[in-house]
Amino acid sequence: MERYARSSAVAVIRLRNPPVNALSVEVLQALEDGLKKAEADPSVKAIMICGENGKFSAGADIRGFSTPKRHRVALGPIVSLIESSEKPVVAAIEGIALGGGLEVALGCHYRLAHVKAQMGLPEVTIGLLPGAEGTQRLPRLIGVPAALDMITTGKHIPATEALKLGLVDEIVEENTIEAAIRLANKVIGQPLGPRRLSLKPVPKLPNTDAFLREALAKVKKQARGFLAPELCFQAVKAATERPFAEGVRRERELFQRLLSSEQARALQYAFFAERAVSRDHLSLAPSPLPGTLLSDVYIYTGLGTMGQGIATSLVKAKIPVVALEQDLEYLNKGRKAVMGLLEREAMKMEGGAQTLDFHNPARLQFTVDFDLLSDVDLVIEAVFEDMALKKEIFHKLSKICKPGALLCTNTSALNIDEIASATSRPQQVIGTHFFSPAHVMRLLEIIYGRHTSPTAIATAMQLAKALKKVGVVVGNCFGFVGNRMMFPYVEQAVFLLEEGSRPEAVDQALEDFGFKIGPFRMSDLAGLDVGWRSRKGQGLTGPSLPAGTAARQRHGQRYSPLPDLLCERGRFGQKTGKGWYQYEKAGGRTAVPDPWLHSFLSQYRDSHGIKTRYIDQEEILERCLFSLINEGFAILAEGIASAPEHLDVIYINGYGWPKHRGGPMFYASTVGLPHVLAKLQKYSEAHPDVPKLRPSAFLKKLVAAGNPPLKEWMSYLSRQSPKL
Ligand SMILES: CCCCCCCCCCCCC[C@H](O)CC(=O)SCCNC(=O)CCNC(=O)[C@H](O)C(C)(C)COP(=O)(O)OP(=O)(O)OC[C@H]1O[C@@H](n2cnc3c(N)ncnc32)[C@H](O)[C@@H]1OP(=O)(O)O
Ligand SMILES: NC(=O)c1ccc[n+]([C@@H]2O[C@H](COP(=O)([O-])OP(=O)(O)OC[C@H]3O[C@@H](n4cnc5c(N)ncnc54)[C@H](O)[C@@H]3O)[C@@H](O)[C@H]2O)c1
Repeated sequence: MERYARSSAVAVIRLRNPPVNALSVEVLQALEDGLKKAEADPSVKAIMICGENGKFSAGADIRGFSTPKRHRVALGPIVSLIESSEKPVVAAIEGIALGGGLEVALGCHYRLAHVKAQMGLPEVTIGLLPGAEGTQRLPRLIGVPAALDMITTGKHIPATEALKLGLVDEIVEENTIEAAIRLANKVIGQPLGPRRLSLKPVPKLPNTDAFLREALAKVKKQARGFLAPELCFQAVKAATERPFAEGVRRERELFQRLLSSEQARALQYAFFAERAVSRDHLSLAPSPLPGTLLSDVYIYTGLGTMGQGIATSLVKAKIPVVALEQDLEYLNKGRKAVMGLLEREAMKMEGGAQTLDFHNPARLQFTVDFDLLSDVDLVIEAVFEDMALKKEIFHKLSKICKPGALLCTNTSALNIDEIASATSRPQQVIGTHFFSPAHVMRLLEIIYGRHTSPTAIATAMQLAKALKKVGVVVGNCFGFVGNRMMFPYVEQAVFLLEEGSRPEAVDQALEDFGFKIGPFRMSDLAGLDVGWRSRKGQGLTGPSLPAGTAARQRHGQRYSPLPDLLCERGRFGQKTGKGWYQYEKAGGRTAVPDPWLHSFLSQYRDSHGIKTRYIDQEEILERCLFSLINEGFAILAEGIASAPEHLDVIYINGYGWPKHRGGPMFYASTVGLPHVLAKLQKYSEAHPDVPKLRPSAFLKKLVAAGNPPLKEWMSYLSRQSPKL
């Protein structure tokens, strides 16, 4: 506790725990001590709580949830202590007030926020619920619908919205602390009863039951096996049904259930994994970084599906863009699409189109003139996935671009070294693999080649940060990390169809597991022709396939021609209205099981002498997921990625892996490596011609070492890439 000024009647309690003033056991103890001291001091007439360094608090220290001493201090009773104070307590909210931080503010009698502050109860995103009486106070303050929305989604809201909701009493543009002191002085002596949220009734709705029924249905639909949102709902519901103290008891019960859940552990692991992955590689940055990423001009080539999203993403980050296409027809098509995307993005933002200023040619220009690239600092190439074309473009870029310019390729699988070989500056060539839609998806897979410099890697990481994406640095191999792990997963999905399953059964199993979309619906969405072109390029199908090649064998391994057969029949997925499913029309979105496909599969099995069998959900999950995980172990052993956390961050942010399962490698650690190994051995014996089911040597080594925790896996490998 300190005084604002020597003779001030306002005691100041400052939450201090850099960088985000997380509420550790020590901070909580200090808060309690400060409150008691202020309460006991007759010269103190009011109290102001604020945070150090312009941040109120990011809430409870998440690391504390997994430490044994966690039960010694509780935040709820401290919030109650604040509220029951006989002296007015004012929260001065700067920067952030999240989770337990906001709950502390809810205990205060008055809340004043800086206009740029953000508030929220994001506990649900780490598998928890607000456990310091927030689920009981917030509905009393802002009503059930708004409270339910904040608590079940975990979204952060800006101060302006908080003011509209009644979450804060006042917002200020200048010095928040001084304004809070003024407010504290003003309210000295005023009655506190009406300011104590625990004493207020929950505002009534015209039809609470119907509202809650609908809200629960919505929460359940979105949660897909994720427990926290539903328990958040139950806690808020308790506020509508019970007196405050009983509601708090219910909140505590539900909080404890979540605290000990595997899902909370997975989400908290994912929270720290994401931050560690970004930190690792940013530390490679030389000081100062080359270029000032936000003010220099960036350009990219190709305004197709990916280029459109990449351009949108750059403009949104206020990075000037020059967009190049091969001819005017493509350029005009691309321009129209980008403008449409930007209009839509601007509508979601405060300030709209003016904020993005994308009609300004200094921010975004379109051209077919390659020479305009001579002065740019960074190029992102996103032309067709064709090695000859990429090499031709990189050769040209190498000649035209200024010496320091970084040359990035958005290839999804091709060899970075081969692309770099077409330039005179391979140290400045790097893969920046965006995910579709590029202005939405958070992942940026950053692939370094043999000659890529640490500066280039650090700059690409900086770019990811500027675009508010998660950059993950990986080594160069076919498909890199994400797609390479995806190949065996998709391969198993198709093999399962050959053996007797249906697309809808496979998709259902994986969607029930928590994937946003199953492999067949995904394939229909992305277009079956994309993979077909790639397989033709690899000589696996099409005219370059040697005559007499067995239909279901390539290079001595099992191969399924099913996707090729669909493409030969013009079934490219949503774009043609038919693929693994049928759609209402070409470009339709609603996948409906297709009787034609079912009978096609039967005929296919008959013609290849395959006996149809029933395949249960367990087998679908094990074969798809464990083959993907197995590839992950091979990737780690080869030094393509530096830790299992990197693979998990890639899968959560780029492939729709359910975050509450922590990513594929974390998931493997939770089911146990011996179990994964035993299943792979079983399936590999049943399918000896499928190499991707053969357990990786690294997995076997870890099992032999006694199934060590994920954090220790990498210590069982001797070789690590010098660049990771
Ligand atoms: C209370 C004592 C502990 C044990 C007692 C258990 C008994 C039960 C008590 C029940 C009480 C329940 C209280 C409450 O309801 C529960 C909670 O409050 S849970 C926490 C809720 N808060 C969040 O989820 C916020 C998470 N953080 C963020 O969203 C972001 O970090 C940010 C705050 C918006 C800042 O974003 P950025 O500026 O981008 O910065 P970084 O994300 O890179 O973060 C910087 C740095 O800070 C670390 N960090 C951030 N938040 C926390 C946190 N809440 N606890 C611990 N550490 C945090 C982050 O990891 C970074 O560090 P690095 O990983 O890089 O070392
Ligand atoms: N589509 C995806 O989901 C996805 C995801 C990640 C990565 N990628 C990769 O991104 C790249 C682009 O894929 P896409 O799906 O956007 O392709 P696309 O076919 O939609 O677009 C490619 C664009 O490149 C343009 N182009 C071709 N030659 C050019 C040249 N010489 N100069 C300038 N522009 C030229 C074409 O006109 C076209 O607009 C590929 O390497 C692909 O593998 C695609």
